[in-house]
Amino acid sequence: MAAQKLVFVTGNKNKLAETRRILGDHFQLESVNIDLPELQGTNQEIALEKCRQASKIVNGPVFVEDTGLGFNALNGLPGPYIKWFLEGVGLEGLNKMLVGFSDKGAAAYCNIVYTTGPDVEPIIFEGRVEGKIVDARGPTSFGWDPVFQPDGYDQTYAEIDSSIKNTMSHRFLAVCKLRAYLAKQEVQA
Ligand SMILES: O=c1nc[nH]c2c1ncn2[C@H]1C[C@H](O)[C@@H](COP(=O)(O)OP(=O)(O)OP(=O)(O)O)O1
Ligand SMILES: [Mg+2]
Repeated sequence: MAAQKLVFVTGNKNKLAETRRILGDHFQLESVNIDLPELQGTNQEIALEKCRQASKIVNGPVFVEDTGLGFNALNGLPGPYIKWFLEGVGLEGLNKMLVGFSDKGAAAYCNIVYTTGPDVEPIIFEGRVEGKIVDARGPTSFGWDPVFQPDGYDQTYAEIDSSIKNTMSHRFLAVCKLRAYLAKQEVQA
């Protein structure tokens, strides 16, 4: 079967690399490098709006994703705003935000939103991994990976080999749902 073409709008090269690896050979992933403006709102609203904007630009089938990291002690914040917190206070600052809380629990999530066109209601696929916030360990090549230790592992995302991260991460879980959905659509087409 020929590779199915898919367009992913993202300004983040690490996301693109992971998503390519998780999706595998059956998909030919094209990327459009735009850092879409992001509204404030719930995790889902932000991701859905990103997709609506992307589909207007691409004018065809497209997906986007919005990734967040929420602290249990802060009722899920920073969540979708983690990018700005990370840029503002750094990895150490993220840890300091939890000083005074015994609960260091956190959840990493990825909301992938797919649509076939600008006038079609987008569909959302969520992947979520529970874990905790720890002092930074491992390479600092991708976002908050060094401070997130998923439950069931004694390594941070940054320390875990990428071949393992890509088979258990929040992104992996979301991409699997997208892939299953697209496979079903292909059979029906
Ligand atoms: O697996 C991950 N492990 C560690 N850090 C991660 C991961 N995935 C995203 N990140 C970072 C990037 C950004 O600081 C924030 C998400 O913000 P988010 O808006 O979704 O990403 P982005 O603006 O970099 O790219 P995009 O153009 O797709 O919106 O968390
Ligand atoms: Mg973004």
